[in-house]
Amino acid sequence: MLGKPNRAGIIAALDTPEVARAEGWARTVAPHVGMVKVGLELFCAEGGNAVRRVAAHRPVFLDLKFHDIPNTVAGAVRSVCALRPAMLTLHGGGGSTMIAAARRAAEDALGEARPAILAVTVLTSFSTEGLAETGVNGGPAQQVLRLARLALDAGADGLVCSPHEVSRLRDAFGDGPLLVVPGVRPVGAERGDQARIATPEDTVAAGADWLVIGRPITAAPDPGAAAAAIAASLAGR
Ligand SMILES: O=C(O)c1cc(=O)[nH]c(=O)n1[C@@H]1O[C@H](COP(=O)(O)O)[C@@H](O)[C@H]1O
Repeated sequence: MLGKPNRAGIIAALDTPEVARAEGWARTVAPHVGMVKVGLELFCAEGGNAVRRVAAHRPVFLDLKFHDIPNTVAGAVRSVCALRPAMLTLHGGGGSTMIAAARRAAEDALGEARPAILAVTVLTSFSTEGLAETGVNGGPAQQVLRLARLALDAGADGLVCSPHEVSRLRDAFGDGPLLVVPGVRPVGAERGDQARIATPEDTVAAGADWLVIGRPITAAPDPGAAAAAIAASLAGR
């Protein structure tokens, strides 16, 4: 399994249905990022082919956010292990039995070469009000901590959370868990549909291992230059 990075790194989210475009982005940003992310948009359009193509440039974070009964998620994990992703996601809300089944499936498939299993806590697009609409009261921070404990106890290697919860998770769980953090916006970048955001510098200062950054890179006129500028802003941190 991929270890923790020595310094916080960038993961470029390749959100497009076109594999040629995704591969072009991967090639351009590769000198400035540690990983590339294949998510639902690209995987639903291109499947494993997309993973194989972009993996030629950087290790792949396969973000399909599994959330189903334990047997089905275990089967999905076995299937995607054939693609050798460095990390994969499932929803913490799927519960401890599901998470433990995913971890076992990854170990059975690849042993020590297995992907890191990351539990998504509360999506970064949720505000307190949006979360309450789903029946979860008390705000994102409380729910993130609850799901984090459940997921780590069940065998997850790390968590996906917003920049707002990073320092609280470090206080609660120490340096061990991988913290992978989307909702990152350089000063002046469009927020888009993200609710809980912070700058790359503040997110790293809070204790993130990986920053997941999509549109601030891929919607820029020059994605390579945008990735380079973010990487430069983090140099020495
Ligand atoms: O699991 C994720 O990566 C994820 C979790 C989450 O809570 N919020 C979130 O934005 N993401 C992903 O992170 C990326 C963020 O993209 P941008 O908002 O364009 O920077 C997208 O690919 C999302 O699917």
